[in-house]
Amino acid sequence: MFSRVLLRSLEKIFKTTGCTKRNYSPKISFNKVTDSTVKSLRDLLGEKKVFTEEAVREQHSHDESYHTSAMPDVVVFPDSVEYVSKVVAFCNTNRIPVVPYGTGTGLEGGVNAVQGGVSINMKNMDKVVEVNGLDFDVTVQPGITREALNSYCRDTGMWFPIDPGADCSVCGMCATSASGTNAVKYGTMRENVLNLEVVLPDGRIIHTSGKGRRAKKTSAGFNMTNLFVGSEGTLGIITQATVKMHGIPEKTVVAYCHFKKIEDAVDTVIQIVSSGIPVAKCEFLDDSAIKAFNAYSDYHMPVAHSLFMEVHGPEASVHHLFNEITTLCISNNGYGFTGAEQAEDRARLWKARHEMLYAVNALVPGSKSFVTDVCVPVTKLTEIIVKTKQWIDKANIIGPIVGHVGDGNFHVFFPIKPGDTTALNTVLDISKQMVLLSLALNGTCTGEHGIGLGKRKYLLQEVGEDGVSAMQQVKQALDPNGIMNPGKIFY
Ligand SMILES: Cc1cc2c(cc1C)N(C[C@H](O)[C@H](O)[C@H](O)COP(=O)(O)OP(=O)(O)OC[C@H]1O[C@@H](n3cnc4c(N)ncnc43)[C@H](O)[C@@H]1O)c1[nH]c(=O)[nH]c(=O)c1N2
Ligand SMILES: CC(C)C(=O)C(=O)O
Ligand SMILES: [Mn+2]
Repeated sequence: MFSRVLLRSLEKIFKTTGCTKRNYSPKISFNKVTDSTVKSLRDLLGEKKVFTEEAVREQHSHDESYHTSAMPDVVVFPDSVEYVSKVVAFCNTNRIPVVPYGTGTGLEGGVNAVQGGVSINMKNMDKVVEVNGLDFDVTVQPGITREALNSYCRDTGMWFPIDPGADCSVCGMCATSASGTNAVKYGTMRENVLNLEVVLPDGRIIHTSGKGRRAKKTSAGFNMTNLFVGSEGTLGIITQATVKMHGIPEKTVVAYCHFKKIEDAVDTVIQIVSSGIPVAKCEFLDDSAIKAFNAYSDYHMPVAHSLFMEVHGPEASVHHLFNEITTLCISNNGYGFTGAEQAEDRARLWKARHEMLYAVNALVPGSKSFVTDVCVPVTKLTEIIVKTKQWIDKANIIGPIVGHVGDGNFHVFFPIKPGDTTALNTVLDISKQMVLLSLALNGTCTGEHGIGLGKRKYLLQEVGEDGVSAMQQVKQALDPNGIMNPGKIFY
């Protein structure tokens, strides 16, 4: 009831101020990419690193989201920071849009070239530059993927725990401030990046914490590193990242448990988190998600709301934590509590969890999922998840709920067939209700996927007019010609 009143008053304020429609970006006109532009890029980079073929441009026109594709005019594959700098400076002088491209696994249309221009694919810069085992940090080039980094470091006793389901590039993850299942214990990209090398829109190359610096803490001036984490390619191109690594835990145990009532499952999470039990993963899948999970990954779990959890640490403490979690689940009417210690069992479970997007798409052949991504203070989770489930049921639409609930973050996957505008409108409406309720509960419109194209309308509501205009002033100062990933974050 309380939230409904808040929702109404929020909507009224937005309506009367016209906030959602307000356009903060000055209209910028760009120059067209011509044959002579392509020739200049080839002169800068060499023949073999510049592509205008339709198949290559199409591949760079979209990510994994439902957003309409938009092709760049040309795609380049630089292999050094100097080349990135030359291309960006050239585009700046010639007023041509630049769209950074990692692996294209984003979920808010971040790589879609809505104004055309030059897509810069970072995959040829994929080396590990430096490993500091005793300090637990590594420095990498932008195109290396998180799985490649972990393979490289396997023998060092260290791992990089941030794990979006996709095997995306580490600097794409910096750009979207990604997280995943381990953030509840290890934090998101924001807490794990120590330094970034960035090519600014005018071609200057900076190191956000100073060249070569990798101190675990600093009070030296503005936090420029975190300005670029989550900047979605709108302020510059990240060409190198120094990130924190973590010790591979001595012992890891996974557990899952089922619940008849959604409230019981989510209340258990709130109790686990509020009582300070240091879970490493704490994931929720509702009954509908479990149905998709079973079918896609050949599991036979009861079709019920479920929690998947994992604890890390020394042997004795892991068993103690496991017992504490068991007790809380059972006291909230959980059943079928199962634990697994074997690496293969754990890997199989988390692989299946990471593939939920494809499991849900498989429920409706030919569909692509529209994915929501709100995050609230953990104590507000039951209220928003219960409400979301009611909205989905009322709309009589397929919408499995899955979440990194230990952080208060969850998604609904809505599989939609191309051209089904009725379904899309229903889903847009539910997504809007979820965002408004999340904001009313002091949460955010995106916990980990970013603003991109899909959440622009909510940014203003989240941070306010002065908040957005301060962000725009930063953008204007660093990118006065607006060449960097135009149309993203801001209208
Ligand atoms: C199956 C599955 C599962 C998940 C996810 C995706 C998929 C397909 N994701 C989302 C996704 O993996 C995440 O957004 C990645 O961080 C994007 O990395 P890419 O390298 O693919 O960037 P991609 O190429 O998609 O680009 C994303 C944005 O970053 C910019 N960018 C890329 N590289 C850049 C660079 N070097 N410098 C500056 N800007 C750059 C782009 O311009 C764009 O705006 C996710 N996410 C998450 O947080 N948690 C999760 O649980 C999941 N789960
Ligand atoms: C694929 C998406 C929605 C994701 O972030 C997840 O599975 O956690
Ligand atoms: Mn996620």
